Amino acid sequence: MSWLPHTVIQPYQVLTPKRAIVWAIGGSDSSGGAGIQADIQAINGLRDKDALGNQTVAQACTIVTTVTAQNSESVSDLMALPIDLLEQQWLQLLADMPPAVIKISLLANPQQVEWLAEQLANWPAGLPRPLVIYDPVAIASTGDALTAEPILDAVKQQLLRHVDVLTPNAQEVLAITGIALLSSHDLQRAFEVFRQHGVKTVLFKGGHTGLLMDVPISDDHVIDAWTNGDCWRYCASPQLTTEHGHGTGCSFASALASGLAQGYALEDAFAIAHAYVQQGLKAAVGQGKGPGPVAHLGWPKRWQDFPQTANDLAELDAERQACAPCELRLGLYPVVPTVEWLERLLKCGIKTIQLRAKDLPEDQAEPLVKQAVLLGQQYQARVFINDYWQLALKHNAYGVHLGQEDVTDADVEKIARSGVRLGLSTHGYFEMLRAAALQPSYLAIGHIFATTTKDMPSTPQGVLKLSQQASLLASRDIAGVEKMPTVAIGGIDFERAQQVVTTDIGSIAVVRAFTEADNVELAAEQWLKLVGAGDELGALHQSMMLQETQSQGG
Ligand SMILES: Cc1ncc(COP(=O)(O)OP(=O)(O)O)c(N)n1
Ligand SMILES: Cc1ncsc1CCOP(=O)(O)O
Ligand SMILES: [Mg+2]
Repeated sequence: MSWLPHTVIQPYQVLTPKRAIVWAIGGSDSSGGAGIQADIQAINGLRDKDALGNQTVAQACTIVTTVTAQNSESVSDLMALPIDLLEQQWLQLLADMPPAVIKISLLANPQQVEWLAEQLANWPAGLPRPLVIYDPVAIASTGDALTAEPILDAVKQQLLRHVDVLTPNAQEVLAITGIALLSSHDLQRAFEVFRQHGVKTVLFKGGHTGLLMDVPISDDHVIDAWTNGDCWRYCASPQLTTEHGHGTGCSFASALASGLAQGYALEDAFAIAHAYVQQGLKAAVGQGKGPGPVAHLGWPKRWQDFPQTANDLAELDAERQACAPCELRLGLYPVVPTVEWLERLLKCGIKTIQLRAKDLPEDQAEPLVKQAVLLGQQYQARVFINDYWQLALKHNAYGVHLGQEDVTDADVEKIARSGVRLGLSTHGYFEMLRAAALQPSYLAIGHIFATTTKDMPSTPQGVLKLSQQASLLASRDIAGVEKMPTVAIGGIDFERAQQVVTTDIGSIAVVRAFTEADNVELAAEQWLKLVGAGDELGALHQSMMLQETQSQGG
């Protein structure tokens, strides 16, 4: 039986656990650029620390299957290690350092494949089952065969059923399924074949894919694609022209393993691993006569190294108009259920606020939206309307806030054309990158801590992940795009807010901090002192609001 029997692995799931140990099972590359040597560098190197000292880090352990003699030009020899030595490595680690993730790469003969399949099938009942990633290394980038004997039959019949995430490139897809990846339809067909062998999810690496004929941007972009059979996730980046890419596949799968072991949701670990390889390829240099290795530069932090992410290939090509901008720092941002709350807090000097009156029929929502817009004009404040985007446009609200699911139904182009600002919710790296492509006015990052205000399908992100994403968004101007205002939301009380303000975040949104406050006016004063009211509203916007208020006799 494989990990998570009978369940579909969801892209937003955090799949792993308490300890961030990754076992890398594969071959030694004497040239140091690929194999176990690359695995260790990527797994251990993908680490980060925030201003408060919160750390994200993983530990690589290794089970060496094969020793290869290679340099940057060729593989001259290899030796498969005997099964009892593999077994000793396995038992030593199992006794002391059980893994969160097992990342498998080079297996040199059918005996090794069978042995490994048996270990996975008989995983000790008392230990949490690790997530299994298999990078089906078949052919070295130098073109020389890496296996001592053909292993494909054993892989198909015995190993694939234990695999949670398979990471093949196009050559490996062809070798295992017989399908050449020429269009997105072929990705789907190949997945079906893998699924028949028992693989749970597949992450197709686009590096060697070349053209998907029905996807125009695949002309000059690398597109990696993941699926669980129910849905797809894509990461796309401009194709790089470098001759140095030895170890790219190993490093990608190992960075993915490292991210998963550190508690990043699958789709987030996917985007981070993609960025890790992009930054490494940009810095790769040759040391020998042939192609040099991908560089290992630690946690990716530059906007330009991160992919455009999408849930649908059509999203990757879309031309988009940017939404109207709002100030970079939105400051304290209460999210309130009624117009009465809105007015009470505006009187306290709050300048960014949201009306979140959930699930009302349109005829009940409309008068509330109207009043909220008027109050915003009266108090010269940024009033966002949650959910009712059509009403927000009809009554010319300052802004509207939408969730991930809402974006599918809402007409984002129309919102952009209207000049009404748009805030979008996100719950991790992948969603944040996808939402940023829509060019909203701000991005909300949540939920940061556990909250009772709303049932959340995702896991609290914590301060470190918030800090990483806020800093990444703040790095956008270096990449030639405008900085994006950011908002942190979810479970933030006054004490936790002290941690949140140490990040690059421009605003803190809160519900219970006010709706459950003993003394609302005092709370507003203290919060405003800590977070501020945000940047001054743009002069043009202020005068427009004033004119409207005067013409309405306000
Ligand atoms: C500032 C801010 N961030 C996130 C949310 C959540 O919005 P959404 O995901 O649409 O969920 P609901 O609020 O509609 O339940 C928000 N409202 N404001
Ligand atoms: C609406 C919403 N979206 C993400 S978390 C959240 C609720 C935040 O409420 P609180 O500040 O009371 O935890
Ligand atoms: Mg909503």
